[in-house]
Amino acid sequence: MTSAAAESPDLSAHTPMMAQYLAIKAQHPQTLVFYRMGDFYELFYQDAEKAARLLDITLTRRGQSAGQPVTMAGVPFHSVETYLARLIKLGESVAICEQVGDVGASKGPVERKVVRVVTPGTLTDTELLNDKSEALLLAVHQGSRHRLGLAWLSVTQGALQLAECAGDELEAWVTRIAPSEIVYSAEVTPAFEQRLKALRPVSLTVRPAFQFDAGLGLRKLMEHLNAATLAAWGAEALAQAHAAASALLAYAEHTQGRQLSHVHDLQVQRDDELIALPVTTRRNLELVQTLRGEDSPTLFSLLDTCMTGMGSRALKCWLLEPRRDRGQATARHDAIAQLREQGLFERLRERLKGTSDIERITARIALRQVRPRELVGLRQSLNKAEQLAPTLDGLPALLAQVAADLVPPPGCASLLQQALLDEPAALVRDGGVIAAGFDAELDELRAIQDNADGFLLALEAQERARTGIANLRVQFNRVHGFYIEVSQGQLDKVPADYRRRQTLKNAERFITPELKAFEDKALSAQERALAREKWLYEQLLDRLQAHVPALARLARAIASLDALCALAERSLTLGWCRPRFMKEPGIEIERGRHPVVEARLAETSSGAFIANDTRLGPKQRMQVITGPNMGGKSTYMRQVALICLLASMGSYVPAAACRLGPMDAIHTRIGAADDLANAQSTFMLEMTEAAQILHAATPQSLVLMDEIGRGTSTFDGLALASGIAAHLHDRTQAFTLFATHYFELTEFPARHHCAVNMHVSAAESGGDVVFLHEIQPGPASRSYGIQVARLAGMPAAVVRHAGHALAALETQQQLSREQVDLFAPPPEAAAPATSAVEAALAALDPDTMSPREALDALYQLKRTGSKQ
Ligand SMILES: Nc1ncnc2c1ncn2[C@@H]1O[C@H](COP(=O)(O)OP(=O)(O)OP(=O)(O)O)[C@@H](O)[C@H]1O
Repeated sequence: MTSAAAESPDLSAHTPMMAQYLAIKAQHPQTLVFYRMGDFYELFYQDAEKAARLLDITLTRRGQSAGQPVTMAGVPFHSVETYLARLIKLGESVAICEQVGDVGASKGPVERKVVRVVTPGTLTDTELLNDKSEALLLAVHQGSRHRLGLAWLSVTQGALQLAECAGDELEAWVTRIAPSEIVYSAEVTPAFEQRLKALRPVSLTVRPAFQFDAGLGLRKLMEHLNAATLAAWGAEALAQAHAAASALLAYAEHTQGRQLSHVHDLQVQRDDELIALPVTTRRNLELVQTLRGEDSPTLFSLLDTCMTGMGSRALKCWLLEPRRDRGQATARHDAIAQLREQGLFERLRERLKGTSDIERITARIALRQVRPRELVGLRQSLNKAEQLAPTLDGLPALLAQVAADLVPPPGCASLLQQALLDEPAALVRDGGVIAAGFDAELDELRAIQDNADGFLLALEAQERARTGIANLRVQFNRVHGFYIEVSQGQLDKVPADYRRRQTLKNAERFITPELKAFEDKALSAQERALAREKWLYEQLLDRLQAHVPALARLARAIASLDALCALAERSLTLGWCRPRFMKEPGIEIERGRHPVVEARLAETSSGAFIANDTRLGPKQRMQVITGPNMGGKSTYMRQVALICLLASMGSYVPAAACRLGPMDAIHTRIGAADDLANAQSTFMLEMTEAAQILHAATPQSLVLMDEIGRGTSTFDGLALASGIAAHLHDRTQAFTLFATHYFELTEFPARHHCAVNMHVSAAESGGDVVFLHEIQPGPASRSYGIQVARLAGMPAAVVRHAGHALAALETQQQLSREQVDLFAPPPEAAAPATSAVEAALAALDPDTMSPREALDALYQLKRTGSKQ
């Protein structure tokens, strides 16, 4: 609070309006309060200063309250969405405070109330949301015995997720969930809070500790699921997660200003159910973002040809959360196979075109925030959905399930059809939303307005006939309302029931009881019609609530169908094949390609992508890959990982054939830029990531190691690389692709029977290197570094110099070559010698000693110790 407010906590010193504002602000201390005044939302004091800075809007000082000028800044209400979007992007939250009372209904300022709080994790406004990604809210509870409870949801989806994990897994879970906002208790330990703060750029919100209540959480969950136990969801014994859920729901309800009646779905996530894709893997494989932080070109941008936002969001979720159990992926492969038959997916996609975001509209119905035009979109989409289902008739498994859920809730479309105009106004407030024929009273009120002209003409004719005044006129103006005008010369004919309203120079204006009655009706008709429309709209929302669960189910079915159709389309357009899963461990790929590099080559007409085979199994778990820079090592390794991931999410894959065994994680260590923000050097980061992989990988993991050790001196790097390779081969036994520039490592397979040498081929032509991009057995013969440098435009003098230096180095190395056994196991660490005191101590048996003997022994020990 500013000095003005802080110095005068007594609100009575303030103007009534500022007192009202300060009382509201006190309830939202951490949130910017947008206080509605006419056509503006105003911010005051510190909020105004902050908003002026963040939004670059003008800060002014107006009037005085409690003896101090009031600092304020405002944004016009009609463009509030733009400002909200900017603030939310900056991680701010905004409490929207509207006028809820009638102007002039009471003395003092109009009654105002915070109707909702817009926060990064609880967005529901279509304008503020990216239609291809969810805004997720996560609550974290620091429980006992180093356990954490997690609960998260997307308010626009209404599906709650719970998990519990060990304290040190926080970062991994947060990365996977990728929330926009995290809620945590005011009573977490300072160290824990520091860890949360390090999870930038997620927005953090502190909530009172009492809201993290396991008992309350359990009750709330059971209420939402309408169940007496959570056993069916496998969620009954997750007390820490229940505590997180309690705070999550309380906060989400607080922001929406109402209960989340649409949250009916619960899922418990266990990290041993998913194939782990650590943050480094997501980044290195450019799954949803390029290394530069852009949305395209990525694997997701290549895959996502969905027709709806719902489909895109589902597809992204499939991509980032592949399951270890192959059942779901196999069902998707079956569905894609069926959709590819006779172009079924094309017909379906044609029908999906233009479908509204039923998922988000449904959430907005439940939260009573839905706008008339969204409901019209919903009605049209329900009609479309009805046409989708018959196309899927008779198909087994996953598609049959989708078809069963594609049924729109009975009566919903017709209710919307009857209730709403085809092209309603944007806001109910403006009227022009409810269709004719839906409500007799509204029709009558509208008829009064529409028929006013006819009525006036009829009245005019009637009065002319009655009075015999031929030029009598019935008219209306804003100031005087309705009147009958008679010119001066005709005044003697005016009947007795005419009452004078106004005298003009040449005429008199009158009103009659009949006209007065009409005037009252007509003037209030418009106001009453508006009020009636608002009321009818609320009634409509009430009636729609019953359809929310069925609509949510329908939305999920459309999302799945859309995502499956996109995968079918991609598989045909890009020439992908159906992968097969096998029980035995292994990765077998025939003519595999990197989908994104291949697409880029096609786009830029830079030649064809060279397909390569991969064969890893229990007897051949590691490939040591050498070859020139630019040869295609990184591309090859990434393509293997991408193919495994695509298969596991349920997609076809860019290969001629593919067979995959069980898989629990994809780990990658690929050169990245310095993480300056976290003050980690390139080498430190490299070693940290490598260490994490060595700890986490198992025989069912795929590990990509690209040029490990290059961040330090040659000897250090080589020594570390050989140690890491040996660990992965002997202990971890993960499927490993190990690309390196250290030629010494090509000797590794000779001593490690599950490793093989592979190299990317290149040929020399007239002193230049030509990359063939083919992966072939055996080690590379040379590295062509200097030729690559020449291709890169290095000055000729430098290239000459380097060539000369290289020749000298090679000669020297041959002369002094002394065989170093890089892979010999290190000698056992020498056992520390026992000291004389320790030896004497070991000889004592306290149980058999008298107190006197014990004291003597103690003195003896002291003497021995002091001699050492
Ligand atoms: N199989 C392929 N077919 C066609 N072009 C390829 C293939 N593999 C790689 N390329 C092309 O070669 C370029 C370099 O590939 P990549 O980055 O994988 O090389 P690298 O061996 O890892 O190089 P460095 O060791 O310098 O990191 C790619 O950007 C791509 O354009």
